[in-house]
Amino acid sequence: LPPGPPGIPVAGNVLDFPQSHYGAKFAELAAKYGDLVYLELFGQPVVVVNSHDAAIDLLEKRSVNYSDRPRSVMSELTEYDDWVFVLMHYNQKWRQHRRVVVQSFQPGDALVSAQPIVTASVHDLLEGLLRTPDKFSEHLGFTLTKSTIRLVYGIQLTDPNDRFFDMASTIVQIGSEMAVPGAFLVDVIPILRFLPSWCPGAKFLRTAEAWKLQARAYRDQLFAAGKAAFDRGIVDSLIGRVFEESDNMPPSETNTPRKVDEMLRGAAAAAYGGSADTTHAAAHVFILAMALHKDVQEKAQSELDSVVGPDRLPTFADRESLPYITALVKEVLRWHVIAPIGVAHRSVADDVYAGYLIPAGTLIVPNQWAMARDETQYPDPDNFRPERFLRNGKIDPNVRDPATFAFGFGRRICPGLHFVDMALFINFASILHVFNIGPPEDENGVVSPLKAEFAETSTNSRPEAFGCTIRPRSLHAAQLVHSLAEDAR
Ligand code: HEM
Repeated sequence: LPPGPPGIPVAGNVLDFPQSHYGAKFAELAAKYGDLVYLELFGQPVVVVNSHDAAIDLLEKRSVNYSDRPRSVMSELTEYDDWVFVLMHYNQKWRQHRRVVVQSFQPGDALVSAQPIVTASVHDLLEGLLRTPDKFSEHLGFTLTKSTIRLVYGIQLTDPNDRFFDMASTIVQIGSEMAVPGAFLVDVIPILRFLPSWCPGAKFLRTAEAWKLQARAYRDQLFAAGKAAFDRGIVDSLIGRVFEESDNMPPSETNTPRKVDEMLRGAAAAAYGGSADTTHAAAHVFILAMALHKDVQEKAQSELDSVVGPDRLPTFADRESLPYITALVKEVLRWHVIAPIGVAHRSVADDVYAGYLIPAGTLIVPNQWAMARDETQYPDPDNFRPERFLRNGKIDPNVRDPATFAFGFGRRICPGLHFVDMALFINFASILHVFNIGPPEDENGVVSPLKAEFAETSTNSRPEAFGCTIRPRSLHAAQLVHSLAEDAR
């Protein structure tokens, strides 16, 4: 077995398993034991993979063996394992769900047709930031959700109080609470699931039932609204594409309207849920980094000024000419990885790697936090420096792209990664073209110090709530946003 701390009888390495800041704490174990660290939790083998090379070797090159997900009794009780394909086992059902999401989020026609939708919501964001800059977090959340719900369901969100707005976050929140290691004893001692629900100690059964009903209701309401949008003629959505495709296919056992509905209900909710908190967190990382690094902001703005000029906003057509903004997107994803320990994979058969046995059924935890801090790739890794990705004014292909680890690995890699790249690009470019972002100020204009602090769970990490100033760069820039908003009305 790979080396690791010795552990205690029965419970194994429960005391070595971090309760927070998983990436950093696993990196400390890696400094002592090496790239692969072996832990056991009540007999469950876990291998933490701390280097990019080992993650690629196992999760990509040997993906046939490493693409399953761990079993979780809580996700069975809430039925998440049945419709949230992030948690599904590696099987035919997972393949079907994943295929429809990939189809709508891969580079090509689907994402090209998404460009005007994403651009329009960014213009609304700019107007929101002009009106109430202190509500930047709400504006960012609304803008990103508005794009995804339109792309997935064809639903047009107009109001942050819309009941659909928070549904994705709630579905994700339930998933994250279930995923906290050790939060539910039933995941360690599965037989507890057979306790009667009134029994003391069986609160988890009542919690699971409530979560199941709530998540299922949201999933179904979103799907019904998406179907209604399709019936009104919105076909360029994820569900619209699948309905059209299945209408054009000969009837078969897997293509009955009931089966298509059943699959789409889950796949669409998984895509909407997968994008909600992650993209919002990445946008916060960007605002925080800009408030802390005026020099980076000025370099980005000088690129925007020379390529885009003062009389229009950036578009996707500018992308090739904006390498610094592209580097900025990469640095945001690297400087603070949103999923520090990714999502665990599970091996299906015994394997030998680098001379070590990795037993069948091992949980493989990729330490993406450590990969982002690999000093051979990213010298001075705590520093926010987009220049690290540039050489002679172009993106340097020799520097590892953070997209090769920040979105996971192999057959399970995040299907939203290309969408994230395009959405972050246009958001960052547009915000910096119009606004200056700075540290917070009190009512007398005195600058308060701003620190980069992050809240981390086992599934994601984001900046702690922070304040900042967001002001238009010029009257002309503000007028540009107002006139676009007028045109849109
Ligand atoms: C900054 C934004 C995002 C980050 C950092 C992120 C990160 C991740 C990671 C680390 C995984 C696990 C991959 C693995 O198991 O190795 C994942 C899976 C997934 N992501 Fe994302 N994601 C983001 C945005 C999105 C978006 C926009 C979508 C919408 C399509 C999405 C949908 C999913 C789904 C459905 C899965 C499950 C894939 C599977 O199990 O086959 N994510 N994501």
